[in-house]
Amino acid sequence: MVLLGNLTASPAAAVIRQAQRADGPASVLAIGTANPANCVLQQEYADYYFRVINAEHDTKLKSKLHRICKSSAIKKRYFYHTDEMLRDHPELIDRTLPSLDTRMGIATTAVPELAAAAATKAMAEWGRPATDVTHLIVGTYCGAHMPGADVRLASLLGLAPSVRRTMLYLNGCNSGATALRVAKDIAENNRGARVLVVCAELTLILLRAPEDEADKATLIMQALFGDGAAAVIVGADVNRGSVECPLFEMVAASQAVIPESERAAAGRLGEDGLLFRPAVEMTTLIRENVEQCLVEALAPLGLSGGWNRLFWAVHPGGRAILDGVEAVLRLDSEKLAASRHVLSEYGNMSGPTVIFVLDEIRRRRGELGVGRDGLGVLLGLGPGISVETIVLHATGNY
Ligand SMILES: CC(C)(COP(=O)(O)OP(=O)(O)OC[C@H]1O[C@@H](n2cnc3c(N)ncnc32)[C@H](O)[C@@H]1OP(=O)(O)O)[C@@H](O)C(=O)NCCC(=O)NCCSC(=O)CC(=O)O
Repeated sequence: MVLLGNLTASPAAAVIRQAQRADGPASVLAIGTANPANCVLQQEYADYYFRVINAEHDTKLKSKLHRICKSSAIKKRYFYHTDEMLRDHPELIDRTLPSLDTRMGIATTAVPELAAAAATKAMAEWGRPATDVTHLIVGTYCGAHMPGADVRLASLLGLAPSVRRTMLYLNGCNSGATALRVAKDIAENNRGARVLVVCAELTLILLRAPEDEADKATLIMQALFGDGAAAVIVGADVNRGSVECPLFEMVAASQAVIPESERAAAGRLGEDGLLFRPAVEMTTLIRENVEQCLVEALAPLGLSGGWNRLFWAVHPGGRAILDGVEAVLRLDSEKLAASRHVLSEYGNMSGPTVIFVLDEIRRRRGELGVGRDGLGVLLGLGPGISVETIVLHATGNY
């Protein structure tokens, strides 16, 4: 018997526990992304939106939305909802009518299908059979079903019935980073684990008309958010000669909440769908606190300061958020090029967005400021205000 303080552990138990752990760090082994087919150009969005909400006469609000769209640094966004769907379901637009059932009904199949499209691409790149996935983590703000989107997704992908599932509902825009942090812990604590992480979001759950003339928060949401899904395979201890190829080693992961910021990004699911309102102060709170959060996460690793030595995959919550992070960390302009590119091409897709950014970084490694030591930070931001920090090492295997 081995005495550990007042605990007693048998050597046999210690050996069994040790044998369950991976030797190496978790790594990102493959990435896949997907978007629905319906694409709306940002310069046409104000016309599109006021047409589908039957408010073309409201020229004052329409020109305000047009101005916000123009300064959003977004070129286009993708949506699952179509004109026909909105015509068939006036309750999706008229905020006096209950619409949760309609939104949830559509999400029941649409979310797992979009998730499956991204996951199929990640699994094709990974190169191993679907039944080798041991764990599944699914994140979405679009719905709250039992059983969850994870069960339907596992069936669409042909995962084994023994796959160990974790569902993350309503985590908001940090859900991509949160899911990756949980996947890292699973992969490092379960030898041989291969974790499929999938985040899928549809703005159908939060589409609505403005409440009144003063409702700028609704306009901001409608101007920024888009639909998309992203998937990652995470695993440790890749065998020599295996088809698997580590893209990024996951060096460390942490989460912090900005003090007294609870109301800055608040949402709730109600009869009228998901009402989410990022406050005007959200941008300022992030700008004033993000460096301290990063110092606390990175200093114990000997990595704080000198932010330009690192590459950056920052959640592009909005143009002003990226501007604030860039300014406060004094980042060279190319450091947030991947985040700005994803914002421009897809808008803010919530949880999946930061995974799209990671995908962009591995595609354009040379241009995007991945330094010689290959270290970087994936920064997730969401309600809380939560700051998720994952330190990555780009392996160069692309
Ligand atoms: C939307 C913008 C591109 C617009 O930029 P502009 O330069 O045009 O102008 P601006 O910032 O002055 O905003 C235009 C008008 O909208 C108002 N306004 C801005 N943000 C607002 C908000 N959150 N709620 C209510 N009103 C808001 C301004 O006061 C102004 O009003 P007036 O015209 O009357 O003066 C930028 O503000 C931006 O990127 N903001 C950050 C968006 C954000 O919070 N993203 C986080 C989403 S949540 C997320 O990613 C994570 C999560 O929490 O899950």
